[in-house]
Amino acid sequence: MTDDSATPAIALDHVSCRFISADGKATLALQDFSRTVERGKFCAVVGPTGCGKSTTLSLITGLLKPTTGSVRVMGQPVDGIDPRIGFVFQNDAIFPWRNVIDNVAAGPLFRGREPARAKEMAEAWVHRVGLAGFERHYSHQLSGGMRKRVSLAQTFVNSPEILLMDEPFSALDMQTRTVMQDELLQLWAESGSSVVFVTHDLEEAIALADEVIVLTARPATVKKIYGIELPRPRVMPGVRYEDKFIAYARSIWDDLRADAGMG
Ligand SMILES: Nc1ncnc2c1ncn2[C@@H]1O[C@H](COP(=O)(O)OP(=O)(O)OP(=O)(O)O)[C@@H](O)[C@H]1O
Repeated sequence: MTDDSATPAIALDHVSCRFISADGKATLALQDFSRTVERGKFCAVVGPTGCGKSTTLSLITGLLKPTTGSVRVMGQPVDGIDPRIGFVFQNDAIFPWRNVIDNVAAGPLFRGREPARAKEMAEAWVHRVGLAGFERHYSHQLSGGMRKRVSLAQTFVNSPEILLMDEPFSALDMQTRTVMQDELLQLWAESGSSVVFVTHDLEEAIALADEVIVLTARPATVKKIYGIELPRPRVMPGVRYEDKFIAYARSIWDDLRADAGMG
């Protein structure tokens, strides 16, 4: 395995992905898709509904294999589930029969940590995400925002080098969502991980990312890439009122509108 820090965290090279349904119908989700994500970068992906955003994440995780082209993680071809990759999806992956600590400790245990050490790590992360006092609570006793905090602790406790997020905050109310975005930026800044963050919310994409990749309608190709030159640390929601932010939002919205046939 290469340790060359110049190697991109993720590299998709001329990737296409075709699905064949049970009735023999073919759907081309991605076509000639090429993009790299540099190490430590926060990359957001936006695009019309159904264009292939989640498919892109599945290719990086190894859940799907490209029909043509190659997908590499840290310079190596993707081959099955990679323990260096962490995920946060829209739906929480919290076991309802386990309390908060045991949910967070599950990852380190699975990775071979001693039970006492796994619990210690879980406790530290539960505190870190602001859930001190809720260690023995179960999923149904937590709010949506608290469950999302558990998801972040479950992910970051494993020190992922790559973090894939698929609309992680879309089910939250606006206020909780803003708080969670702030929280995520702080965790990411401390972790040094590379992030691919899929969202329908282009303002969320601009507020969080170093780079916003705008995809075309299906089959998805890269339509445009925006380097987001807003200083860090960024604080929500203030960053959204900056002139530069508004200019990015206007431009990306125009790109998306053209592809959604509204232009
Ligand atoms: N396993 C599958 N079998 C057949 N078709 C699939 C499969 N997975 C995805 N697709 C199709 O591929 C296309 C891209 O799906 P994908 O979920 O990647 O889009 P998306 O951009 O994430 O969508 P959304 O914005 O609605 O979340 C869609 O037309 C979808 O129906």
